[in-house]
Amino acid sequence: MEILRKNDIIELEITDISNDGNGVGHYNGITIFVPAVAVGDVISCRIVMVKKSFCYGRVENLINPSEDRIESDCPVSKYCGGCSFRHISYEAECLAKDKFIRDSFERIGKLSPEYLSFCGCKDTDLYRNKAQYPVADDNGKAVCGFYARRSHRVVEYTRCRLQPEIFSDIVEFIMAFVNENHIPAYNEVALKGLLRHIYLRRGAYSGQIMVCLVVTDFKKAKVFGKLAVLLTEKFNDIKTVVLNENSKNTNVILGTKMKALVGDGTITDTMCGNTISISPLSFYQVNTQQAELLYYKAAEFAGLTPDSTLLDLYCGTGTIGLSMARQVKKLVGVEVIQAAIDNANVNVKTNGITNAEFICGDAGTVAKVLYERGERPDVIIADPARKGCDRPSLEYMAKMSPDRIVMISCNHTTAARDCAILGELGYSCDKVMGFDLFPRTTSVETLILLTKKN
Ligand SMILES: C[S@@+](CC[C@H](N)C(=O)[O-])C[C@H]1O[C@@H](n2cnc3c(N)ncnc32)[C@H](O)[C@@H]1O
Repeated sequence: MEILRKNDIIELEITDISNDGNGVGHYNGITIFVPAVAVGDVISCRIVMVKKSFCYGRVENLINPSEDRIESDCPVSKYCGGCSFRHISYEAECLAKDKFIRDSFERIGKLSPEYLSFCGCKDTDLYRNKAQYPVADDNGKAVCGFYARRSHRVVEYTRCRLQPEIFSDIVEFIMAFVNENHIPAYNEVALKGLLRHIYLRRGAYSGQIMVCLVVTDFKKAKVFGKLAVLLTEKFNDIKTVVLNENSKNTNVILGTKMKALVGDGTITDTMCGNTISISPLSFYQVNTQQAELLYYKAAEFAGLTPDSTLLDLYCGTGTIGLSMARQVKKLVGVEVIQAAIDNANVNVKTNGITNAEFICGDAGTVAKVLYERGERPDVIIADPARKGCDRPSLEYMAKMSPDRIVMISCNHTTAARDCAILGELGYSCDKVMGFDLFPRTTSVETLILLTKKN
């Protein structure tokens, strides 16, 4: 077998796209991953990194472009780590994402469910209700934008096509204030400076905006009181301005301490007809309209009746359970973040729902408590974070013996693993459907129906 070396140039046909958005080609039995290519491209490829069983390459020359290719409509998509799919048609992107999901269920889960048609998104731009902009020091000037691909170098650019245009105006206003007042940006190498991130949220229906400034030290952040007032004077839709303190040397954006400068630290939005209160620390799907389609389909999978009891594990602010509460006898939600549970308890009252209980705690630990107190839900919804469910959660879900488990996951690889474990615990993986909540990026949501085996 011919061995490839760094800087070798080879002709390569791209035959697939991997989960992380890289194109895949094969050369004499060696797999080669290449960024920013399309299935069907024939390229002249420079080998840039040689690993034991695969290589990384980059396009030296496009010999024969794929029919999936389109012209990127973003001036920074080549450098930004956000969009991996601006150079291919949205149809090709949906096909790739659907294949990611099927591959995970077949290869990792060894499962053969029925695959329902992939649900693409009507709007592929301006769909996000949330943005987090890193702030950095650039030779004494505070700059704000996005991290360059696979790095923590901040590129100054705020006009992201995925986010509402008003976000750029707000960020530019904040950065002008920061530089006029010589507020030091955080330097993550020297571990110095004050302002780390600007984090914005906007209710897709309500239009209400939350501004959250992540700082290293509340005590040094008094100047932001003046900024908060100026922001609300300039932008009518800003309902709350909050500080978040994060003094740790970490990639995690938010710390745990919050301080409201304007408003009560929350905004409200509508999700599936319910009014939802949202705090900075609470999870809330970034693409509201597409999340609604996902949750409505989840309700269909759940097959609820007026006698059903429903357990919503990893419930966040309660959005999913509350969207189904009126169809069931009883709803129990479980979530580990107290701020999200506080929101859920407000949401229950605001929406006049009287049959719901929300519990703050780890899903597995609370599932065990619920099992021991004799709870036997008819349906369990599980919508875990990227790492999926842990073993105790899956075991106690199965022990409670629901007729149906509806899983929602933003990580099809851990979802496939968890469905395989649930298979060992007596559940068959019947239906799988992909939902694109994140056009132009590699992320995708998966909805799964598992039913109790006879
Ligand atoms: C993908 S979000 C889903 C939230 C909610 N279902 C929604 O759609 O808005 C996952 C949620 O799981 C919560 N979470 C993470 N680890 C947890 C754990 N061990 N136990 C309970 N909840 C957890 C997170 O805080 C987050 O709110």
